[in-house]
Amino acid sequence: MADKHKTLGEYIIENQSSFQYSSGELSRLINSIRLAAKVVNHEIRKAGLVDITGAAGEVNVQGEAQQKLDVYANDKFKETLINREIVCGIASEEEDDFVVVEGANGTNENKYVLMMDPLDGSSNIDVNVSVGTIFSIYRRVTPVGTPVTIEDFLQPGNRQVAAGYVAYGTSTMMVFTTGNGVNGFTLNPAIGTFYLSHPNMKINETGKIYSVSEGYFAHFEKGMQEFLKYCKEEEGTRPWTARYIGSLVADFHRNLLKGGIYVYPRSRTAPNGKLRLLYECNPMAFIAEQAGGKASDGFTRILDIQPTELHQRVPFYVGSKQMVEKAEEYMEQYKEHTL
Ligand SMILES: O=P(O)(O)OC[C@H]1O[C@](O)(COP(=O)(O)O)[C@@H](O)[C@@H]1O
Ligand SMILES: [Mg+2]
Ligand SMILES: [Mg+2]
Repeated sequence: MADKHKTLGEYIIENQSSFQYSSGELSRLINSIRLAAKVVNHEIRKAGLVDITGAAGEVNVQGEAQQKLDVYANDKFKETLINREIVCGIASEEEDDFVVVEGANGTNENKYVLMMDPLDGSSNIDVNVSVGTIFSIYRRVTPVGTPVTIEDFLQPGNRQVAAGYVAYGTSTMMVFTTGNGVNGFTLNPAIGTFYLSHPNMKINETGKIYSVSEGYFAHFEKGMQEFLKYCKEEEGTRPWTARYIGSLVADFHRNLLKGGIYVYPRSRTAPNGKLRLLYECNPMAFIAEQAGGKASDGFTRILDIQPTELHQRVPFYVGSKQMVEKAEEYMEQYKEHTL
């Protein structure tokens, strides 16, 4: 059967045996994410018509004003996972602390924890620009049947068993990896089914697009400033094209398809950068590497960073291998010039 006719459900059944520790649990978990994504997609498509835009009136643990869709997406994903008792713990950008999922009989025999950014690109919700959802799945390290602890969440990214995102853009796509390459599925909204539209996605070794919020240029480290100058020089394939949507999922997805680099560096105003290691950088880094790309904090491979806090932030350099390596070269060259 040609790939494009294959549904996400069929793909999961066919590939279940290639999933690490496959027992059907991870398949059911990915299926639950698919379901929650469709529910959230349905609401996003009505943004502007129904009372789902604007601030929710609360401030989350990041100190950011929660948008109504942040809260809605967080609730829908949590609900879908908890109702199906498919994980033993959840961590989310919108939750101060991790959520222990107890089964109906008070224990939980599941072996996976999920970390998520339920709605990525919140600043773009009200202006009809693409947003996303990001997820990362780990096998717990504490004994099955006991309540999860922080240890189960503070695992380095190289221990992820699966990661992915949903892009709510001109079409809705679910892109994920279980450690055997990256596949993209597009939702046919008429029948509510995801189809394998982008099998075995690979990112080009290099590209011509750079995605950085340059407004903070004066606040960047010298290495980053010099890299940006390099991007704009008249030489070879440069100057590269500046593209910045302001939604990590959308900027990453475009660069995955076309080649490019996305950077959210540290700066005087954001000494650790802005993006969260556990549910933004680790999952996107896993996908980037599985597609042949690279991801670091300018110096260290993202997936090798040992997390110390649930909501910790790290500088993020991700995309085409040669472009990330060029940025790292500049960071190394000017590492004495700190903030
Ligand atoms: O507005 P800035 O500082 O450029 O930040 C934009 C970045 O922040 C984010 O919106 C952070 O994600 P959330 O919207 O999930 O908080 C990224 O999607 C995006 O790349
Ligand atoms: Mg985000
Ligand atoms: Mg978010």
